Amino acid sequence: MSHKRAFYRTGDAICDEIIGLLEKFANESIAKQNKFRVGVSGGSLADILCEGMSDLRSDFSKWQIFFCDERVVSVSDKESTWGTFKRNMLGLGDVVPESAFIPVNSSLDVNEAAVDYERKVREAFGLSNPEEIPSFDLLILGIGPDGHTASLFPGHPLLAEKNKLIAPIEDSPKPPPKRVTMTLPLINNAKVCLFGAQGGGKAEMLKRIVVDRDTTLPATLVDPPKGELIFVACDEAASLVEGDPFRRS
Ligand SMILES: O=C1O[C@H](COP(=O)(O)O)[C@@H](O)[C@H](O)[C@H]1O
Repeated sequence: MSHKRAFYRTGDAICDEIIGLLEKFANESIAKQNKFRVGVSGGSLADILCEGMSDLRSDFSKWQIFFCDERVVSVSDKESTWGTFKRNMLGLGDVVPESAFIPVNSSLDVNEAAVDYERKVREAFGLSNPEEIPSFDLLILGIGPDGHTASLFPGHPLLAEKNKLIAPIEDSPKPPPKRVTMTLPLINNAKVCLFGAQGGGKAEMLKRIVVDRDTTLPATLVDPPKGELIFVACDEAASLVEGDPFRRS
């Protein structure tokens, strides 16, 4: 279990809280180490980030934005997470420069795309020792209807991956089937893992993750031993969670 865990309930929407925390962690990292390395997710979280990031105040020249997972499809495909950010955020007042993003090269075969992305991650952290695992300042993660997070799915052999930081997956149960994803060793070495849950559709899974601690669910396996674990949930998503599930009695 991670030492620092927090659960925030936010009323109707999670966007303001997620953006507030993103701004806080970014500006703290920049003050401390003059850079901020964050991983973002697709699906509902990508839409929330695109909506809120223009309100965020930070020195984006110090940001490096990676992808916790990506669907290996053309950038113009609506399933592409990088494509979603490009279409919905870049150009809107040029708040975040395109150069801040480090996208997966989806023109490569899925196996090559994973190797290439792992190289980019290692390069960004200046790690020459292949044994060393980078420590992201923040990973923003979603919760799928089956408890998946990034592209780590229940019962999938990738949950046992120990060596790769970024892995290919060719049989994702949720389409599209070909994806690349951060693995648990990389995710769990982050300084902060922040889950966002918006809407009643997340209620049952959120309870199984934060109350039952159901370890068949990939999202429950995210618990950085040296980092912080934070859940931000709207009232509907948190409707099956009583009080603060992390309060020490
Ligand atoms: O396929 C994916 O699903 C999860 C959850 O998405 P959501 O729309 O149900 O919030 C997402 O976090 C992941 O990045 C994505 O590739």
